[in-house]
Amino acid sequence: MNRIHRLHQLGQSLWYDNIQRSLLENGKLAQLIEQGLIRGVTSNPTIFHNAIARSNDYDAALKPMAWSGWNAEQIFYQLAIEDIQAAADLFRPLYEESNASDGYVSLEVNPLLANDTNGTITESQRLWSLVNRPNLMIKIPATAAGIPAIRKTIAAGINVNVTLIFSLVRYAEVIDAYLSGLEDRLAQGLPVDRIASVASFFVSRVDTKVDQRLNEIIQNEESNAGLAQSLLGKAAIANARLAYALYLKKFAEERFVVLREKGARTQRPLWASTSTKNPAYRDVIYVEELIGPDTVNTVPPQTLEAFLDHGEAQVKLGPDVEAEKKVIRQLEELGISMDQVTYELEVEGVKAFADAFTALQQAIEQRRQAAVEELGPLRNSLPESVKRQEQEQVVRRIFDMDPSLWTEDPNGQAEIRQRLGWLHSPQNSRVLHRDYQQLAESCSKDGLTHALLLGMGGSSLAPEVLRLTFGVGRIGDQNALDLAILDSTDPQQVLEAASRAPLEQTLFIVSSKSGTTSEVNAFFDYFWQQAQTTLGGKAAAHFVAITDPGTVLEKLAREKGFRAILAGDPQVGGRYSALTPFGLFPAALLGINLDTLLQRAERMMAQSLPALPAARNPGLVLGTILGEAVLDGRDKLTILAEPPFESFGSWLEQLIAESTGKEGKGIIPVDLEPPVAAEHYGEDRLFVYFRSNGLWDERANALRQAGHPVLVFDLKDAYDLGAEFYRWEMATAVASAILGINGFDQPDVQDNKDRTTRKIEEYRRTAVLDEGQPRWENEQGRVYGIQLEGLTGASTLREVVQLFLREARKEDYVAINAYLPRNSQTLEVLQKLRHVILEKTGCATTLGFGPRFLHSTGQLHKGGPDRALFLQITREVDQDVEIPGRGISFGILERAQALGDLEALLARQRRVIRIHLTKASVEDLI
Ligand SMILES: O=C(CO)[C@@H](O)[C@H](O)[C@H](O)[C@H](O)COP(=O)(O)O
Ligand SMILES: O=C[C@H](O)COP(=O)(O)O
Repeated sequence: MNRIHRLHQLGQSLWYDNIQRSLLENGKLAQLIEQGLIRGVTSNPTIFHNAIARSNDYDAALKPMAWSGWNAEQIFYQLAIEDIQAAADLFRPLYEESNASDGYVSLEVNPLLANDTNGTITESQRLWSLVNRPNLMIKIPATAAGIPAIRKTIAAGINVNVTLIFSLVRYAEVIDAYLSGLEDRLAQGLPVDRIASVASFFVSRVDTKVDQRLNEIIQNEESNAGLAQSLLGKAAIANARLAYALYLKKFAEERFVVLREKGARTQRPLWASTSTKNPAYRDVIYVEELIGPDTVNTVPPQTLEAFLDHGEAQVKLGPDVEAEKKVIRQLEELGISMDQVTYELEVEGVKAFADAFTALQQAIEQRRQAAVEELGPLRNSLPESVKRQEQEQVVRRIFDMDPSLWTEDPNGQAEIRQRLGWLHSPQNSRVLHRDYQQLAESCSKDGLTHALLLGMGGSSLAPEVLRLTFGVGRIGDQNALDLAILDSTDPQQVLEAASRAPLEQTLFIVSSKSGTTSEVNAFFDYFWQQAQTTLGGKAAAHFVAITDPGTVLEKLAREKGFRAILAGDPQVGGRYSALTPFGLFPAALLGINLDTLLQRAERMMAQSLPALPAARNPGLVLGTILGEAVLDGRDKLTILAEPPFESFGSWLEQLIAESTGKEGKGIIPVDLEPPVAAEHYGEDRLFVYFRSNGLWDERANALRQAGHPVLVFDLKDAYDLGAEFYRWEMATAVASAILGINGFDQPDVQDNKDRTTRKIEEYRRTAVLDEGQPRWENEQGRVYGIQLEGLTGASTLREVVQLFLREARKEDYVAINAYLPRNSQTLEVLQKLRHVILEKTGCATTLGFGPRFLHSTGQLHKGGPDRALFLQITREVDQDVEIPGRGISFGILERAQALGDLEALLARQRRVIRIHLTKASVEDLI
């Protein structure tokens, strides 16, 4: 039994005089409750000031509310109430178990109402119903105006913690107000048995003030110095013990006996202000000296720790208070009037809380204004739009799976009903994530050191982001598996992936939701053959499939005897599947703690539920901004992501482009664009900045000053990706609804695939790929696609590119679709090309590597707005690789995909050219 348990045995409950969001989120508060160290929580304006204004714990939650036009006070109450509710929920079991004697959390009324009886009554009722927890206590100050408010509030059936009590006279009034409130209830035939109240008697501040006077006497009045010296540090405890005696007396009187028979509880004294202020005194003095039955002591963290370490628990309170009366008498003899002291303390106490409240409002106001600045030109329209989402109950309808939010088409509606499972993925995945972790551990134990994921789009992008953000961690005492991703049919890239995957030590993850994706099938054929050749009968133990139940891939994996088959959630579409096995198993292989990742996602989910106001929902407000920005002409969502989050944009790109890019509408994600000076950007931009260390703060400021909206999302560590996945999925669903788009299908992707299939069939028949007639050619390369004015006069590929760029119109974007190996060399030169294009045309630029982008931005290219120039680049392959059993090579597959892509764009009258590099390199285009 520890010291605090002993204290409790003597009848005193220790409450925690502290609240802070991080304590709620990191499990510290839950732990303190579980260990039986604290039995309640008190908060006050100073505590909230410290919690909110002196930390960044609340900033992320504050932003959407600020963007939605809420003022500082609204924001404060939302944040405070959330904390109070969360704490109350943690204490709920204790509250029930202790038959409602402990487990309370206190929230104080606005201290600026301390002298306003009616204002306090109304505010108490407002807070009580907003928090809506039976184990809440509303704190009301024991001012003259507070006393009648306490009576009324008790009479209304609300638990009250009466705060700021210093004097015995006031304390008697407090007891009377409590008893009167209970009597009022009885008179109305209402029950009194579940009403709880405590009277917070402030302790240490009495010593601070009295000791100051005593010290003046010691200094200036020689004759009284001895007595004054003997009284130092005595007043506060004496005053509190006298209060306890009063409590014993009052609650033994007939008046209370009547109430007790009806089930009423006593109003326990609660010792507040009990941390030691004078370092010369024992640091647990205001706990040790005030122990007795039916009391509470609320202590700040340092006092809790001190008592746990060396506090002595003995009863020190009782009816015999002669010594205490003597202390007060002696103080009076020295001219120190306790009436005066306690009066001053009450006035100062009220002021200190009011000041803290005002300072807190100011701190929130500053952060609110800074957040609003981020919206730039969108700031005025946003509050109305968020209100509209609230009125139209968008979040409720999303959770109710109401497809009419997105489309009237019955087929579309039927599909949407099968595609909203991601809303619950953070919780649903909790059931299975230990299996993924165990499987990862078994792979590691069996000596597998590498993993190669074979997948496209929704099945590969989240794993890639996780790999690049987290790096390779640990599984137990081993290095986790070094995961690589193959999502390209470019033969060079296939070979590079193969060279980085030593077969004896590699786990292959065949990842396809549908189980029919042609690239993935080709990768499997290739690596299965390689594994068979080298590993023979042991090959299957090196393969895991992730696929939805019942797919051909599942069947194949079963037939071949794969090491494991992980089932996807058929209610979740590919691009929304990051928090299902498609993202989570690769994460486990990397040694990522799935519990923590899912916890962050769950926290975001909890903020996204319909019960919360729209303005508090991070995904809803973000989605509203994205949607409204498009309607305002800012459809180029430009992603700035600081290390280590640079790769996050590639996942976002797919989610946003494939969800919104259809029916001639869409948001155009612009990822990893080379930076240029702020004035080069058009008014079609909305920037989002994923901030980790503030490396690009200056850049963000310059953009903001140039009039662009720049939303900032602070990420504290890689695990925040869990939350971001969820936030952006919700935002995308909301933005799609605002744009009137079905965000869950990809109607234009199939066309590309069909055209590719036809090309391959023809190739199999004729051994030739039909590339059509070039519109221009020389020994450097050939040009296909739309007719360009003046093309015949061009003498170099560079000139062809220049001619093509002349087609650019204001607010177009230029998409470079490169069917090239994705490695640092090509990336560098293509980024250079982007830079030149951006400076020359002022248009946003995007870069996609084929065929990877076909599973990402490909839908937007075909289905989105006709505001793009597509520059497709293909090349002659140096070293091709056969796909076993398919009668084609990866090189042919890649080229067929490019041709299918080109045809699909041309069929939609898009402005596209294909530059096929024969002798030339990408450098020659710049
Ligand atoms: O809730 C209560 C009392 O119910 C407490 O939070 C109370 O306000 C605090 O103990 C005091 O404000 C702390 O005062 P001090 O230690 O700063 O003098
Ligand atoms: O985004 C999804 C990709 O198109 C791949 O689909 P899949 O998981 O069915 O292979």
